[in-house]
Amino acid sequence: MGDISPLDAGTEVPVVEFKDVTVRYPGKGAIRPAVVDVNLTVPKGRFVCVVGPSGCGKSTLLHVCSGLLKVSGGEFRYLGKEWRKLHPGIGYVTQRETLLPWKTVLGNIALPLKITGMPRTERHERAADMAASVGLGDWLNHYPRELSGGMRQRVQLGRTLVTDPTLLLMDEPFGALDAVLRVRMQEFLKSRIEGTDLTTIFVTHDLSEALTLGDEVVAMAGAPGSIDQIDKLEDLPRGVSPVELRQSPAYAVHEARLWKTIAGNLSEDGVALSNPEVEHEGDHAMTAAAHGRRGTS
Ligand SMILES: Nc1ncnc2c1ncn2[C@@H]1O[C@H](COP(=O)(O)OP(=O)(O)OP(=O)(O)O)[C@@H](O)[C@H]1O
Repeated sequence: MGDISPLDAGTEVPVVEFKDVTVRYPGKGAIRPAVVDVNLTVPKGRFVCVVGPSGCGKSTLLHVCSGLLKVSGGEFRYLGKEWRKLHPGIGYVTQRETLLPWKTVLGNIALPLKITGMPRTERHERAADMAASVGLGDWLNHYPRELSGGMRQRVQLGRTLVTDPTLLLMDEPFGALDAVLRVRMQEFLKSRIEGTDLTTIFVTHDLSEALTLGDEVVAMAGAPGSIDQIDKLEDLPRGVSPVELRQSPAYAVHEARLWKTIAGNLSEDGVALSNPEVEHEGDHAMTAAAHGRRGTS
């Protein structure tokens, strides 16, 4: 299983480590595990995109990273430790809009600082700086209803980044945006994160988004899900426009390989193919198929 570890993590403690992880949701309804046999190491500063069909467990991995959900088999470490509570230093952005409509841009971005008890003047200064850095410096006193979808998503991003997270978890954050806005937000996110040591795990259904943003793409498959393939993107040109990136030969190779993996693991309904080989009984459930088909690029 060591062969699927995507990275040379060096001597620094990885931010995230999954080792032979199985996750089973609590409750009687959850008959089979959501994910099995997950191995993944994410070092500091890495941008990892996770793709895969609906139901294969992408969001489940993010819940584990945040500490919301505990593993039922194997081992999960955040910053080198197993934690009993929610993990500190997590920023979580989802597709769902969670801005408070009665608060301004400034008030929304300052909210997490208010919760930590930061004095008003200091939190407003920090929130105003953050608003400027997400391109909303002239919109401090506006309310969410007065903003476009992309601007509202930037407020959400600002509200997350203002806490200076160690690990940024993003679950289809741009899924509700139109195609043009989506590309703009990808460029924006990249420019905001590049050069920092923020570690990011970004779930998306969109392969081009994954290839544009990620240092590597993790493809999940099956239900219960497991990691099917990890594509490192070191050979992609960086610092070029998305259009140039998509015209590069290396991009086409990665896209074709990932597409083949994902399409080969879809049911006719477009969801993850169920994996009959999983042993439902134990928490160390493994899939023979998963072992056979896994690999790194
Ligand atoms: N709260 C829950 N209780 C029980 N089972 C759950 C719960 N949340 C998710 N599951 C199950 O876990 C499996 C993985 O779900 P998850 O949401 O992680 O998949 P996903 O790949 O993120 O899907 P999508 O792309 O549709 O968001 C699915 O079979 C789902 O039904």
